[in-house]
Amino acid sequence: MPADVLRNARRIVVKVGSSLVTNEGRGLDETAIAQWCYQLAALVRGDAGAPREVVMVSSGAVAEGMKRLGWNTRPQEIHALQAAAAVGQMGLAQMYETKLREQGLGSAQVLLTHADLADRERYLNARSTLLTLLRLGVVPVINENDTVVNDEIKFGDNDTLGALVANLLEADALIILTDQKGLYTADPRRDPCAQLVHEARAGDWTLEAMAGGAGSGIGKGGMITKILAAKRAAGSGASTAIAWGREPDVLLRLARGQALGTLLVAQTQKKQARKQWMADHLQLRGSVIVDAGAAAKLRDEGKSLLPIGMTAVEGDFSRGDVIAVRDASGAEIARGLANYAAAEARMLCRKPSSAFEKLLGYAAEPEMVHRDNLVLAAGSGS
Ligand SMILES: Nc1ncnc2c1ncn2[C@@H]1O[C@H](COP(=O)(O)OP(=O)(O)O)[C@@H](O)[C@H]1O
Ligand SMILES: N[C@@H](CCC(=O)OP(=O)(O)O)C(=O)O
Repeated sequence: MPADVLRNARRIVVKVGSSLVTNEGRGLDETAIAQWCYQLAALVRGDAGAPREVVMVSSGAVAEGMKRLGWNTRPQEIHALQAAAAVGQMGLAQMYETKLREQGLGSAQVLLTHADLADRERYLNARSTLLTLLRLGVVPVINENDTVVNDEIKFGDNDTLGALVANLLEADALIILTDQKGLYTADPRRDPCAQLVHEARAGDWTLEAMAGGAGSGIGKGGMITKILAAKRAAGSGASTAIAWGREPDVLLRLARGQALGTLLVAQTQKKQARKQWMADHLQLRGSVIVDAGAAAKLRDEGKSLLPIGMTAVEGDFSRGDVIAVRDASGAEIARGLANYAAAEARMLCRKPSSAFEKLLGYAAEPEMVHRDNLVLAAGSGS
């Protein structure tokens, strides 16, 4: 069954590390990037089973920037690293844009910080934008926004970012491509007897003892960040594969269910994981009261909550906060993330989405709570 994890994955986040992207710091590896873009296009077209949605998380900005600035050694000064990232990111974006376009795919640059994803409003905005890009058939190419943060550039790694993106989009799988064949029982650069781990449970603490730091001097995280990323991705139900980025057709073969590299299998189902996440992380900030028709749509048909079915709004909440959805008697039907703040929600009660733009001065989501962000209360349906 583990092989099915990738074969059945419909939404896949692929992360590639700096050492691969920049050929160990020698400069953007055009052939390798072209190869991944070819495979991404094949995945989108459905050449490896059902069509997939793909998101690319690519490192390499600092390494490429250093090359372009003629620096041979990684500077200590944080602002110099940030400057290098800003220079290098131009090259990265340009290269992915060109190679994806050659495959007939549109691309979009998205720069994110961990703080963006911890802030509920920005979290929802990032999620809506990325989902819109996927609906448009455009491949988001994501990196850290190194200009505005410096903790990540110092310690950071894009493995964590890959996992956060997998959480954000509830991806089915995270594929981390690196310069080794997968996770070994010890760092293979140091221990020639190290054995490849083919499969394990994501979050298995014994894996952490196997991982050493980065081996290349170009990448930052090493294996430990990949193992922790797999654990984090499993929190929203995504399994992680760690594989060698230069393995021929690596993405296609993984997506066909071939055993390559290391598979770290998530133990929780996506739906269950989402419920847990909402229960653990978020406090209730308010409620909306809905009529019987809306209650039935939520309970029986698994639909989103539209403002037309809302009769009242209680409390003071912001976009991205968790609210309860209650029926006229006050019984809780569901909880979910509000797309609109309380003041706006009050204006939208009983209104069709065609009226939103006039009322608010802008047009956003037609739903008050999207069904993907909604968890039914126990005894209220599926
Ligand atoms: N147990 C392990 N198995 C495989 N690689 C390991 C292990 N422990 C440490 N490493 C090192 O991690 C490196 C990959 O991490 P890193 O250099 O950060 O790559 P990337 O840029 O792909 O994120 C490998 O080159 C290897 O030397
Ligand atoms: N965001 C930065 C640093 C990321 C980084 O070193 O990550 P990785 O190579 O994945 O361990 C960059 O693009 O250079």
